[in-house]
Amino acid sequence: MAPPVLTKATFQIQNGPSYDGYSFGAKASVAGETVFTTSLVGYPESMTDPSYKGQILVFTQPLIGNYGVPSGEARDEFNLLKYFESPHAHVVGIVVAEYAWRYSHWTAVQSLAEWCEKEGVAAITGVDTRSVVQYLREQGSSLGRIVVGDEAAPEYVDTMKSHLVAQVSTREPYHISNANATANLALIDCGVKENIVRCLASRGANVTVLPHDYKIQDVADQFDGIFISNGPGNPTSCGQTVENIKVLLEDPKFAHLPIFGICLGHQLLALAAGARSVKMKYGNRAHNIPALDLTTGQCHITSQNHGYAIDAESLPKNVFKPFFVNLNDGSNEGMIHCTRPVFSTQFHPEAKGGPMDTAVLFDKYFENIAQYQKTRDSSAKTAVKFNIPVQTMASQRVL
Ligand SMILES: NC(=O)CC[C@H](N)C(=O)O
Repeated sequence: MAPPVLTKATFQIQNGPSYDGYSFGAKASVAGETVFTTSLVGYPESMTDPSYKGQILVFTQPLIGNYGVPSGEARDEFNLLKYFESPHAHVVGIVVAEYAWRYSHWTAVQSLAEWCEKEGVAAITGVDTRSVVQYLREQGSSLGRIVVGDEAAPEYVDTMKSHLVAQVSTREPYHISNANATANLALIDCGVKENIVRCLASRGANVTVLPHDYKIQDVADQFDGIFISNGPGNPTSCGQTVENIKVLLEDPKFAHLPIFGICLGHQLLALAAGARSVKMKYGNRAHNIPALDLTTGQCHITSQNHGYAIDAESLPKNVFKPFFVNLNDGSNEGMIHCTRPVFSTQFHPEAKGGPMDTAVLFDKYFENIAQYQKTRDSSAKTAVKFNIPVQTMASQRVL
């Protein structure tokens, strides 16, 4: 274990302050939307979460790196990545107050600096991240860049204008099998986190992961439930997915089909129902955000990572009602259909790394699935055909 070779670097915010520090990752200059997370742990999970595609992530936890980085190869019994949320880092850069190069953890196989270098992630240490966050909270999300050494500064780039989901969604359908499966689910992959697939597979599902724009309405009747995943960018750039979901919500033949959406999945479901999304001032990225369940009056602590939100006022009355509300800022945290087994959350019930308070929502989804299976023609239940050419191994996932 050796300290990284430090090169001078600068972190700059467009039309805002500039901070001098030292690069400890890839010796590459990068630009992207700058966002901050107040999570205390989980930097490998956050950095490999496809929802962070193209962003520069500022950590408010002052010491980052002290438990190293686990293996990106290790897989569980479903052939899903054990420690990462996808095979590669999706942030383009990270900003930390103090990089802790001495690391220790039983899962660690490399230092954060080594991993950032391999993954091409720019990393800067020595930045007063408290002042960065004060600036972002006042000015709102801003474009930023990390300039390493004497390299030419890259242009600022507003990644939210790109169709980021198309960059992270699987190109081909693939299949995660559970030998003891009791349900077959289709997952619309907008940039899914591995732990979401694990939460579904471990509760007894075979999961067929489909590209974001796959015509789900053509195959939905082959499945016991539909799941819509998290993902990066502006939900309004996912026009085709929204159109497809609209068919699921409107066609009476899908009236009993269970649907569950998380984060971007929630936003797309809401857009398909005719609601409106808004860009938040600086978003919610943390592991300790209180969300009130409006159906029970219970408050849960939730994990979140989003820059957009659904305007609860725009939810079509008598179709969807708000399910959860954020107790910090009053923003919408989910919705539930008035007559169908359809619900979604803005927060992450799969929450890796934690908290697990709302994992019970996966059980609720599986209750809906069991109910649906009872009402379905039993031949349809047992003779699921998967008329879709699917790869059988999760290792097909390359993004
Ligand atoms: N984690 C997510 O799915 C994020 C959703 C969306 N990209 C947002 O920023 O709001």
